[in-house]
Amino acid sequence: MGAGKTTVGRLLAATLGVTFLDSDHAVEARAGKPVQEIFVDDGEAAFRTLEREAVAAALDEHDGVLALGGGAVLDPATRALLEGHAVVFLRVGLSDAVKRVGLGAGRPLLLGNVRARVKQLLDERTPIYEGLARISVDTDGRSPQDVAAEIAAGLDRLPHRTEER
Ligand SMILES: Nc1ncnc2c1ncn2[C@@H]1O[C@H](COP(=O)(O)OP(=O)(O)O)[C@@H](O)[C@H]1O
Ligand SMILES: O=C(O)C1=C[C@@H](OP(=O)(O)O)[C@@H](O)[C@H](O)C1
Ligand SMILES: [Mg+2]
Repeated sequence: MGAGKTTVGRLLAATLGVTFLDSDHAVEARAGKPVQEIFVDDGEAAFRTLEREAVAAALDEHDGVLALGGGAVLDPATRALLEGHAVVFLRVGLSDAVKRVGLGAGRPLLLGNVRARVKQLLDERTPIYEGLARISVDTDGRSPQDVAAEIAAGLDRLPHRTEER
């Protein structure tokens, strides 16, 4: 959360001339309500089920850039589906992440003490993100445009890019 996946993903898709999809938006379309309302009305487990289905469908049907919600890769089935894809990890430090998410509006997992929650999530998840990524980009103090440009250059250097997409 606050790494810039949604923002940078959209810019990257425009740079590459491909379509953009965000898993949170796909979940919202399925549920007919915002992520925050799904958490409140139905609970996190219901959100994760919708997320797993939305990511699986997107990986099957969508051919452009897919931005994931930060918790999507906690699901082992989702991690397995991502194998062979050009997964990009946007690295963000605690300080920049907290600045970017502000009070955490629209991000239910940050309710309460935003800084403590962001720290906990970064600590728990960073090893998973590092394990999945084919490309890692530091985002602290950098503009989304700069980050998107570095990813585009990194994709160009990946071997067998078209076959493995
Ligand atoms: N590199 C960046 N530098 C500064 N602000 C950023 C950067 N990337 C994203 N942001 C801002 O941070 C907030 C969260 O970005 P978002 O793309 O929603 O992140 P994520 O999808 O990873 O949670 C947005 O307000 C966005 O404009
Ligand atoms: O980290 C998480 O578990 C979540 C991240 C959010 O997406 P972003 O990472 O795009 O903010 C969204 O999927 C939901 O609030 C849960
Ligand atoms: Mg996002």
